[in-house]
Amino acid sequence: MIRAIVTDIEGTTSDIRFVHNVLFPYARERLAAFVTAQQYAEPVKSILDNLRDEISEPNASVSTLIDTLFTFMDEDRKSTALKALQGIIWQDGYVNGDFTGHLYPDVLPALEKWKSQNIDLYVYSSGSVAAQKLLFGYSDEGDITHLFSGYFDTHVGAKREVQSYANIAAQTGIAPSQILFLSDIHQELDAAEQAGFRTLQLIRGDEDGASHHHQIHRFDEINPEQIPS
Ligand SMILES: CSCCC(=O)C(=O)COP(=O)(O)O
Ligand SMILES: [Mg+2]
Repeated sequence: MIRAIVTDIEGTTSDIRFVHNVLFPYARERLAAFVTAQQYAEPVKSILDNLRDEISEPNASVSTLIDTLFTFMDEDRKSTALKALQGIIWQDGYVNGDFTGHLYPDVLPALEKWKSQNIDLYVYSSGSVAAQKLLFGYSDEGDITHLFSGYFDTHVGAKREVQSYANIAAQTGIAPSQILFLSDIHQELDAAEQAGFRTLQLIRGDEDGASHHHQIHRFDEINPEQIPS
């Protein structure tokens, strides 16, 4: 029996093009000025210290850190510090109505149906928890954050590491075998599966021939009572 569903965002609930063509450029254009202006104020001051820890350069200047952040953006590095800064910068874009969080049309009806079936819903993304709440709080379909029981980001670990899913299961108090993880990336699903989760792969774009996970194209193909093994 599935008691909880944990969903990825990019490529799963939301179009990868929204993240890469709207969110990432918005943050990139503002990041240097934002970090320079906010470097002595919290939370940016602590985030920059966390970035110094990430790169093992305790004395790195702000200029070096900004260069590092641009390299990380070029590499799409899932750095916890970069993700925290992006999430703060995106807030203005959502609040000012520059964009809304993309949701595939099949997502909201399915989430509402599963919630009505007493299945707890969680999010796990490399984007910060604050960024996740913004995307679902200012989504194409309005504020849908009431549907989620919790949010997880890289503070529980990276998405391709088995321990991250063990941490999520421990924090929800639900056995891994009763949690279904939805993602478009088979390496993330591999890690979840090794932690004992059930898995389904969303194929929103290109096929993935290297995956052994059951593949679907839309959330309305998912019946939590009949998850293929
Ligand atoms: C919270 S929306 C932005 C997502 C993001 O920053 C990202 O890097 C995508 O990560 P995901 O784990 O959702 O593939
Ligand atoms: Mg994804």
